[in-house]
Amino acid sequence: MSWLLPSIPGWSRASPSASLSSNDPDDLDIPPLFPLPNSAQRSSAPGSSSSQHDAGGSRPPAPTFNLAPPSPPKNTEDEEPPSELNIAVLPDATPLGDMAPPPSTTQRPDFGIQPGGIDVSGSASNGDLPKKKKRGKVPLAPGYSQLDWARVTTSGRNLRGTESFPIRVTMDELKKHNTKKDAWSVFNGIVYNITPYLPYHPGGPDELMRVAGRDGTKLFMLTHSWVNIDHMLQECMVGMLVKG
Ligand code: HEM
Repeated sequence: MSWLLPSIPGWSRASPSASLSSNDPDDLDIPPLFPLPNSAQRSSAPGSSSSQHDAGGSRPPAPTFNLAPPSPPKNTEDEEPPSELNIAVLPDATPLGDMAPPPSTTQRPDFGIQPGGIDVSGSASNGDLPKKKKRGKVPLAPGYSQLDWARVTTSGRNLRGTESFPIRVTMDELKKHNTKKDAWSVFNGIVYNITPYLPYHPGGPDELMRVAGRDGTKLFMLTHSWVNIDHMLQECMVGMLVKG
């Protein structure tokens, strides 16, 4: 690190407490000036002048921490009457004088995008949101709640319907299991016997039967990706889908 030292003006090992108020040009721990010496804030602050900051490369005076300059005294005679547009009128001399006023926020702009990111431009001229698709929950028969299903899965019953486990299932084999009494489906490459779960499915057995004998991953993910299928159908697992 010693090779760095010559490039740092005012290097010394002064104590931190001394540095807080020190004007010692050799003090390392002086915090950076805020505002920076060449900032607009500093140059516009009252009493600022380049003569205060020695241009010869020596350290400027310690900051005073008087960040906000006092407001200039109000001269009510020179004041412009309030604008009828109810927007701030900037004096010509300010750097923002040519900028257009911001759009009014009293009326909501109609960009066609509604909360939730649904694009209704062209579809709903009256600003109404499109009707949300009705949830497809079906009333289940008594004794077929999710709690009842949890009981079934922990009862020790063979819910797989196969003698060995796990087995390798080809697509041709999978296709054969497409009836309510014998329904297999694939989710994320794993084959499940979905027959035992049919009467417990909150979306109804018919919805579930749509994936019988085929890969149901896409439909499942589109319907309720948050459902933990691995856990729910753990005991119904038959095996893996294989090519062939
Ligand atoms: C075997 C795999 C599946 C399991 C374990 C399963 C499980 C569930 C569960 C736990 C719910 C209740 C979700 C909730 O209330 O948030 C549900 C609802 C539903 N499921 Fe499934 N499901 C499966 C496959 C499918 C498939 C393939 C479809 C086909 C479209 C489907 C359609 C539905 C529908 C329409 C609902 C009602 C959605 C709602 O309440 O908004 N499910 N399913």
